[in-house]
Amino acid sequence: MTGGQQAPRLAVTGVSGQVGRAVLARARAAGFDPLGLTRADLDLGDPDGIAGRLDALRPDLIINPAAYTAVDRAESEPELAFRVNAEAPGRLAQWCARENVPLIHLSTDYVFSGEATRPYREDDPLAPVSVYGASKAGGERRVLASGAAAVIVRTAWVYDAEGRNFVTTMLRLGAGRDTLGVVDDQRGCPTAAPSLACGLLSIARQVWDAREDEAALAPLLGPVHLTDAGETTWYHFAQAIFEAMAPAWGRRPRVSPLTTAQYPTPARRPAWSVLDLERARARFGLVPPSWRESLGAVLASCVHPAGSGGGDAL
Ligand SMILES: NC(=O)C1=CN([C@@H]2O[C@H](COP(=O)(O)OP(=O)(O)OC[C@H]3O[C@@H](n4cnc5c(N)ncnc54)[C@H](OP(=O)(O)O)[C@@H]3O)[C@@H](O)[C@H]2O)C=CC1
Ligand SMILES: Cc1cn([C@H]2C[C@H](O)[C@@H](COP(=O)(O)OP(=O)(O)O[C@H]3O[C@@H](C)C(=O)[C@@H](O)[C@H]3O)O2)c(=O)[nH]c1=O
Ligand SMILES: [Mg+2]
Repeated sequence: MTGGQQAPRLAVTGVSGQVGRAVLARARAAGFDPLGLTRADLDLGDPDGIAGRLDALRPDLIINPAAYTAVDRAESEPELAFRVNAEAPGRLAQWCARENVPLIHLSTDYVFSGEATRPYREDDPLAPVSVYGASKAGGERRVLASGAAAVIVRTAWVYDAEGRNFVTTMLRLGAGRDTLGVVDDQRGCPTAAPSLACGLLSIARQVWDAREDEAALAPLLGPVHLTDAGETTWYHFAQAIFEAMAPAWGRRPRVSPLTTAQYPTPARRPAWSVLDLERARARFGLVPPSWRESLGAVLASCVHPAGSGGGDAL
């Protein structure tokens, strides 16, 4: 490092997941000394063990994307979902408060009911309609109550070229079928893990730089919404995925629009979960790319993976 400054030691949880992996991959370039944590390093299923693990790991700041994210399965495993998504972040945040370690915690559009008719703002009331959403709302409340210097970043509809997400699901289903039905009455904003990761690291840097100046730090803390820009439905998102893949595939699966009632799932999902991005711009100077631009970049990396020499990988 120049100027004798040590890079701050940034712990990133959930690095086998899409957001944790994307953050870890960019952390060094963002000026941090990254410490990627898996479940084996820090098990959120064991809240009592968290403080002891963190005492040993001694991070300077933490980004916490690790979570129980199986929305439908959570309906039948509420206890585990609440332990991982509510109780564990609470303990993590209490440790951060005690040690004066800044925390960037991830949350979701699913904390809202979906009954709004304009983009959700950070201070709108939480009214989750699923166990997953309720468990994440519980995590938010505990993080806020801990007194830690915490930013709660609510994002939505996250995907990447790998991992378990709507895009990889569509690529798998679309490769084997000529038609599929996708819901057209849930509106939100798809968010690529790489663009989200850049935003998270920028937030982490700004919080770190302000850490010793209460007047600069306080206005940065609390909830902030960060997705890619624009809005769509799952149906139109699926259409965009297949449109982008058509040249490589030489075919395009047909997508039919469904109502939520025609595609029953164990968990209810918000009908509207577009998030207002004004606070992210005003507080952190973040101006996310449009979801279509991000989707193009992610799908290009599927067709031409790094190191493939640009050949026809699919
Ligand atoms: N995916 C999405 O669409 C959205 C996600 N979010 C939020 O963003 C964050 C990141 O999500 P994303 O990266 O997509 O999620 P993934 O499902 O891709 O990854 C979840 C990560 O959490 C880890 N994890 C799960 N249970 C535990 C546990 N008991 N102890 C330690 N680690 C655990 C997983 O590890 P392992 O591999 O061992 O299971 C994995 O690394 C989450 O907080 C999520 O709630 C918000 C909005 C949308
Ligand atoms: C696979 C499939 C899904 N669907 C519907 C079901 C659902 O309403 C919608 C999206 O399905 P998924 O299961 O991929 O998405 P889901 O798991 O609900 O995604 C959510 O994950 C959590 C972690 C979040 O925090 C949210 O922001 C959101 O991204 O698409 C179809 O209509 N047809 C299909 O063939
Ligand atoms: Mg899912």
